[in-house]
Amino acid sequence: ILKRFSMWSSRVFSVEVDGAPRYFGIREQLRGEPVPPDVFSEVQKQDRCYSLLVCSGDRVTGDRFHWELRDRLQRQLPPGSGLRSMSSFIPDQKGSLLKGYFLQSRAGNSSLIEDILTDLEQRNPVLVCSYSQSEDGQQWTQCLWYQSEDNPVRFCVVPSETPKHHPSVLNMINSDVFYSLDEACDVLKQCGDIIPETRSVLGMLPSSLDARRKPDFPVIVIEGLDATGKTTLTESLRDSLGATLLRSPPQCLSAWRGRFDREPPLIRRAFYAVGNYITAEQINQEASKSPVIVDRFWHSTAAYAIATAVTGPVSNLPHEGAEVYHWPGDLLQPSLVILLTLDPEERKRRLRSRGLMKTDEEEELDHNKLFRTRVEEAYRRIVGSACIALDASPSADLVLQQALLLIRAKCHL
Ligand SMILES: Nc1nc2c(ncn2[C@@H]2O[C@H](COP(=O)(O)OP(=O)(O)OP(=O)(O)O)[C@@H](O)[C@H]2O)c(=O)[nH]1
Ligand SMILES: Nc1ncnc2c1ncn2[C@@H]1O[C@H](COP(=O)(O)OP(=O)(O)O)[C@@H](O)[C@H]1O
Repeated sequence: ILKRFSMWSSRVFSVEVDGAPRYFGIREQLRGEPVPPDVFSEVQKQDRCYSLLVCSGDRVTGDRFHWELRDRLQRQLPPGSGLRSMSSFIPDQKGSLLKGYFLQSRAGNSSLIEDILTDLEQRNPVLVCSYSQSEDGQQWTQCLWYQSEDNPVRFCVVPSETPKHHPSVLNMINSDVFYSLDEACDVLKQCGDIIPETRSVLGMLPSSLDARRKPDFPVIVIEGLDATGKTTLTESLRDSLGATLLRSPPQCLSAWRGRFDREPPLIRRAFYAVGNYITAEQINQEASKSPVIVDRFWHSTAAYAIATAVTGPVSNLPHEGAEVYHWPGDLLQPSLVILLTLDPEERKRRLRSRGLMKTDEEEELDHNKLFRTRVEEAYRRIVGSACIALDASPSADLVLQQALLLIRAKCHL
């Protein structure tokens, strides 16, 4: 294990507390006064802490195992145990990200937890560590477990300064956000045995895709959070402009969408990415005959993926201009993207007036302000097609008039 992680002591560890990452590091020897990192500050005297990191060589099986492991631990851990998302990484080293969980035993449950972890470690590609504190509670040590050794390796736990980038940024390109059809298809092809539906999804792809073909008629994408009024506006624009109305994911994938919404981000985002490419081909065909209006496209895919992968405040997002915000080179670029913006309270009112929330992400948007502001800011940072924000709070008819003015000005319709 340690050979595979030769730079183990240069790793930073991140534990999610109240929706934001808290960091700590490890050292082979303690230099200076012991200062317990704040992630351990609430740990009681008799509690023990553990970390479980997935280190599978294959990212599809690793991501699915990590995804299923949360429910499994929630079922198996004794009541009252603490379970938090965790990651470990070497700052600024792409591909160094390991995802896992941070566990906290309560009231002497540690032997039960240690049995669960030992069993997990013997059957799965996981790295288990236990954390114990000194008598005075001032110093924590990390002890690396692995079943073959009975003298585990120990490290001193030390505070870590906040890294320049959120750990998820190291792993985002072609894992949370896909920048080519081939990359997205590769992920879905690897799932063929475990998710048979991927073959049907891939079967929907056209034989040839030409991202560089310039559509004859304007292509206008309407973006925005749920209940900002996209459906209402896109249908009115279709009628006012005699346009064709398309959406992403396309209708032909509707039967499988729920199935992929239950998968880990790697597979789910590959599904939505393939959906964008199928929609792009439909746009190409329709835009030779009339203007095309699209309900959600690349902005939704990238914004939700980036805002989900990164936790905590907006400042944790990749900086403006970062590679993650760039439009894929092989994906059709619309003539204009209109981003509907709306006051959160009005959006909630409209959501209630329309009925059920759509996806778990929408639930998350509703009660997690941090997530909502990350989605909104990620939308704004995406470069490629001109994206113009439009206030969606006036009446549906006024919003329609405003949108028509924008389209006429930008697309000469
Ligand atoms: N369309 C789309 N939705 C995504 C994507 N990634 C995640 N989602 C989730 O799916 C939801 C969108 O589902 P839709 O059926 O388009 O919901 P909606 O916001 O009502 O969209 P409209 O009905 O077109 O107004 C988003 O709010 C996200 O929670 C993506 O790449 N494309
Ligand atoms: N400009 C508007 N003013 C007031 N209510 C609106 C407006 N646009 C849409 N609505 C209502 O808000 C709800 C959500 O609109 P919808 O078009 O479904 O949003 P989205 O497609 O973005 O989820 C619907 O009940 C719709 O009738």
